[in-house]
Amino acid sequence: MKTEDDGSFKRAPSSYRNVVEKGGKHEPEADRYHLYVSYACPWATRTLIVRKLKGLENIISVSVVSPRMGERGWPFASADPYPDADEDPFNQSSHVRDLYLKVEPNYGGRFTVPVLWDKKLHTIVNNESSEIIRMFNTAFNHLLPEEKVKVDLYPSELRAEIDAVNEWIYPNINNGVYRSGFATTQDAYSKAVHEVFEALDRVEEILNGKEYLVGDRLTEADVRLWVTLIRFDPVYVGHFKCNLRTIRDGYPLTHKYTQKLYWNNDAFKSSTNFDHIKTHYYWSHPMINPTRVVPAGPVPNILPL
Ligand SMILES: N[C@@H](CCC(=O)N[C@@H](CS)C(=O)NCC(=O)O)C(=O)O
Repeated sequence: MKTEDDGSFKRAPSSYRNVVEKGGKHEPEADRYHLYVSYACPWATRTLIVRKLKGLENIISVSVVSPRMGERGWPFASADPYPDADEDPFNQSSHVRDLYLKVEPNYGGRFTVPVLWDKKLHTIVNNESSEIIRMFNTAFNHLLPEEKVKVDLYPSELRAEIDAVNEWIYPNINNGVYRSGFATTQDAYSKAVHEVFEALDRVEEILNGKEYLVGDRLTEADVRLWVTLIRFDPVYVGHFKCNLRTIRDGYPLTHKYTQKLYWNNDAFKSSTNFDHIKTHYYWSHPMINPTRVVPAGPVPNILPL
């Protein structure tokens, strides 16, 4: 993890930006694509949630990496056995980096998850979660039952509003917590942490009298926000120093929204593994937590409704 000269953290853009589409290089077909994810990673969790919401479990297979991201990056279970972590069934990689280097031996970017892998062409289609979830939303519809085709997380009439919400939630909340946690100067931290909480205040206002962020239905804007909210009290409050308030004590409406999606919608609950989440963050950033000790609380990780 590198920071800028002023101590602030900037996330590098993703490298693979191809699409699954009819008539394209990557045709939408059953059992052709594989998703490499970490349960710890909020960006990867977006793709897991949308895969479930769209009923793509039998169409797109998944492997989960081990949560302890060390010097060689994300390991598979073959390199670092861990409960609920998998080996790589298609490439027998020991680490996620091996996938990238298999495709491009001189690859110079970051070895990130999620990775959408094409099993037929043996290559990476895309490693940008915001684009992967858009593909999952529509590209495989011809293979799905009517009730799953109808699940539309980016409906045309709400697109402008969804884009507008994503535009400030991404820098100030999703990536804002990282900007707070990875800052290496007081100024960079102060700026980032206040931006996180101002944006959370704004979310709390939006949820006043409303069930979802945009319109009156679940959209990708909710998926994108929620992956950060569910990690907030267990990890970001402590590890990333986002401790002006907790969600459970400081944001009653946002808290209820987080709980309801977790407890009432299995796509959210089954994509969440608090052990992987907590172990990953507290173990993988020794510059922030050199002892790698994982704290016990909060208990519980998410309160019952
Ligand atoms: N823009 C990417 C970001 C993915 C990302 O940063 N993933 C992190 C884990 S949360 C990662 O794999 N980091 C490994 C590294 O930077 O070496 C996306 O949204 O898909």
